[in-house]
Amino acid sequence: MTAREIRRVGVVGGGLMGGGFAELCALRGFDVHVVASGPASAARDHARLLRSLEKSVTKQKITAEQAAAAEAKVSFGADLGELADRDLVLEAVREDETVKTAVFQTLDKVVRAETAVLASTTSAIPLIRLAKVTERPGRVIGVHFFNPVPVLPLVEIVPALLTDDSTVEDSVEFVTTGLAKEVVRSPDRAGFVVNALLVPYLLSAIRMVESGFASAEDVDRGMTLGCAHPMGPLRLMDMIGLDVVAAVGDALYAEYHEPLYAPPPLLTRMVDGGLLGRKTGRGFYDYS
Ligand SMILES: CCCCCCCC(=O)CC(=O)SCCNC(=O)CCNC(=O)[C@H](O)C(C)(C)COP(=O)(O)OP(=O)(O)OC[C@H]1O[C@@H](n2cnc3c(N)ncnc32)[C@H](O)[C@@H]1OP(=O)(O)O
Ligand SMILES: NC(=O)C1=CN([C@@H]2O[C@H](COP(=O)(O)OP(=O)(O)OC[C@H]3O[C@@H](n4cnc5c(N)ncnc54)[C@H](O)[C@@H]3O)[C@@H](O)[C@H]2O)C=CC1
Repeated sequence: MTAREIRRVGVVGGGLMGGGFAELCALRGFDVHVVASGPASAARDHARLLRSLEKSVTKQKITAEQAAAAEAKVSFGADLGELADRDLVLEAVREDETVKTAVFQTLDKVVRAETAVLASTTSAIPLIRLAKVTERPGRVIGVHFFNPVPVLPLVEIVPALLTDDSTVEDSVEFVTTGLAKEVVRSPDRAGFVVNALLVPYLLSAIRMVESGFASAEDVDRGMTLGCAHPMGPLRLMDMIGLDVVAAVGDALYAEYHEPLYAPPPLLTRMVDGGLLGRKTGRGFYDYS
């Protein structure tokens, strides 16, 4: 069986991941519609996409014509009903199971084609729980991108227990041929392959800072200069968003009961205090 063609793509949530995905799809020539949580968010997401395309033109990564063509491919709205004609929808709202299941229930009602792929870029929520709130669990799958989406080449493909083989095939074809990314397949276990390894490392870095063992700067210098990582763990978490880091740590701890996955108190307090990293201007570092 050959993969079904995906031409019209939908995105729910135009934040860090959804926005990056929309930009990538548009640059690769797909028709993209992004649904935000409200009109004000949609306007912000649209403005961010334009800034990002402009930056790519200034850096001579793309031409002004390519940026204009990509811009013309993307539209923004605030109603999930606008995704009715999509061949694939990527859910990229915040890492909260209640919010995500509500989105999947609505997508199941509004996305017309029974053959459309309903995908989530969740980092750690079991895909089976999102699949089970729909009437078409066979078409639900995890398509987990890495941040920044336009830059990092990996996508984890995560079929749930009830995902059809054709859904896996369609998703792999879209990601590899359509978006020119590399795929790693993972079972539906919290953290998949990469985060199951990354989370203990990142949370251990917080514990080092929390206990006074080393400063954030020294931990980051150690890993960039000593291990050639592109950025240290504290700066990376500021980029990911500390709310996402805490939610993913919680999900892994709930699944495995392994203390290395448990969010340290400093992380929880920072999230309580709105110190979420780059997106709020302050995390382990100050961005104001
Ligand atoms: C408990 C933990 C739980 C975690 C759970 C949530 C997380 C997940 O589920 C999965 C994840 O995504 S984990 C995070 C994975 N990401 C990384 O590890 C990023 C590591 N850092 C980097 O790759 C570079 O520092 C980076 C590319 C960011 C920046 O590179 P540089 O420092 O060299 O800076 P630039 O020279 O400005 O950029 C290099 C090239 O990348 C382009 N770029 C950067 N940011 C971009 C963005 N946001 N969108 C589009 N393009 C972007 C930049 O333009 C440049 O390209 P060239 O000009 O062609 O070189
Ligand atoms: N931040 C990261 O580095 C990575 C995050 N992820 C996953 O991607 C997902 C999104 O994360 P981020 O982009 O970081 O979050 P974010 O907070 O940057 O973006 C979430 C967006 O969804 C919007 N939103 C919330 N509820 C909505 C609704 N009901 N309808 C429409 N839009 C809604 C918010 O307004 C926001 O713009 C999460 O599941 C996260 O685990 C996956 C890989 C990396």
